[in-house]
Order: sequence, then C-alpha cells, then structure tokens
Amino acid sequence: MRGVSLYLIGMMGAGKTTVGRLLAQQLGYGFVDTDDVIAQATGRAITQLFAEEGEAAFRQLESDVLAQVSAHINLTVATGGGIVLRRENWSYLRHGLIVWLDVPVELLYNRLAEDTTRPLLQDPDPRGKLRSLLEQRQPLYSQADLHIMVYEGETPEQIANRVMEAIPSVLKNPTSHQHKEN
Ligand SMILES: Nc1ncnc2c1ncn2[C@@H]1O[C@H](COP(=O)(O)OP(=O)(O)O)[C@@H](O)[C@H]1O
Ligand SMILES: O=C(O)C1=C[C@@H](OP(=O)(O)O)[C@@H](O)[C@H](O)C1
Ligand SMILES: [Mg+2]
Repeated sequence: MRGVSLYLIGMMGAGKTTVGRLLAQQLGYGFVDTDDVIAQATGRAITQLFAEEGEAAFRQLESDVLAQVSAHINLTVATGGGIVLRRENWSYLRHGLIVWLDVPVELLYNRLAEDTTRPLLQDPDPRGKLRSLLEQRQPLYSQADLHIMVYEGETPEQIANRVMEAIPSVLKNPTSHQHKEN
C-alpha cells in the first residue's frame, strides 16, 4: 500500500466501522472513524447533533473532519454513509483508495432494525428510507475505486480479507502519487 490510506464508503450498516477496524489492524494502519471524531470533538452523540443542530451542520463538521484526516497517510478511514453527498468531500477521499462496501438493503435493515443511533432511520418506514437513500447515493458510491459486494452470512473478517485480496488489482500506480525514482 506504500502508506496510501483506505477510505471506506457505503450505506449505514454496511460495516464500514467494523470492517475498517480490522483492515487497519491487517495493514498496520491507524484507524479513524469520522463519526467518532465528530462526536469527540463536539462532546455530543451523532443523534444528539442531528437533533440539536440539524443535518446541514453535521455535514459541515463531517467535511471539516475529512479535510483534516485526508492530510495523513497510513490510515484506514471509516466514513459516515452520507460523506459521498458533497462534491468537495470527493477531493479529500481521492487522497487514498476508496472502497465501497455494497450491502443489500434487506441485510442493512436486519442489522439496524433495533439500532437507535442512526437518526436518518428514525422513520416510520426505515426499510423504505434505506431504499430511497441507496437509490439517491448509488451513483455516488459507484465512483469508488473498489466495489465490494457483501453477501449474507459473511463475517467482518471474511469481508476484510476480500478487501485485502482485491486491493492490488486497483492500487493506483505509485508513480502517480510520488516522484519517479531515478
Ligand atoms: N459482516 C457482518 N455481519 C453481521 N453483522 C455485521 C457485519 N458487519 C457489521 N455488522 C453489524 O452491523 C451493524 C453496523 O455495522 P457498522 O460497522 O457500524 O456499519 P457502518 O459503520 O457502515 O454503519 C453493527 O451492529 C455491526 O456489529
Ligand atoms: O448515511 C448517513 O447519512 C449517515 C450515516 C452514519 O454513519 P454510518 O454510515 O457509519 O452509519 C452517520 O454519519 C449519520 O447518522 C448519517
Ligand atoms: Mg460507522
């Protein structure tokens, strides 16, 4: 990887935080979760931030955090599912290798049905909400460097292993990141 950071994108519940942690261990990288950084910096949980400041304020914080994180190498970064929405965020994500964890809506729903920490899913029809969010975001997620389809029953370890195996096929030519060696 030569220090190139990994950015995990995908829907809420896709496993970015869980798989990202494993990938950081395997790569010997640091691990950053943009939601955690925001929560620590503000002293407020994501749900509380959405309720008190609104989504727009959260998105601004998210961009600010991503901008700072993208200055570093040797990181695995778990992003929030909506990071793809702002165009400016892509210029930061492109500092590293972008991996889309693509998980079917039914699986996302099963994982998050009892979860109260995703404010956007506090909706009378959470399954429909997941579907409409995915429909809106799919064209954005598909701009990732690596598309990992996740299947029912796969463990986080198995998914992390598949990401590791797929990385060499898309690793950007190091000469595009660094000066050519003489
Ligand atoms: N491969 C998996 N199989 C089963 N459950 C998973 C898997 N990956 C993550 N989870 C669970 O799904 C939920 C969402 O995972 P998380 O890593 O927080 O996703 P994200 O950060 O993409 O929202 C958590 O409860 C987590 O334990
Ligand atoms: O999809 C989204 O817009 C969001 C996803 C969440 O992160 P995860 O993708 O880690 O659940 C969190 O950033 C916030 O609740 C908004
Ligand atoms: Mg997460």
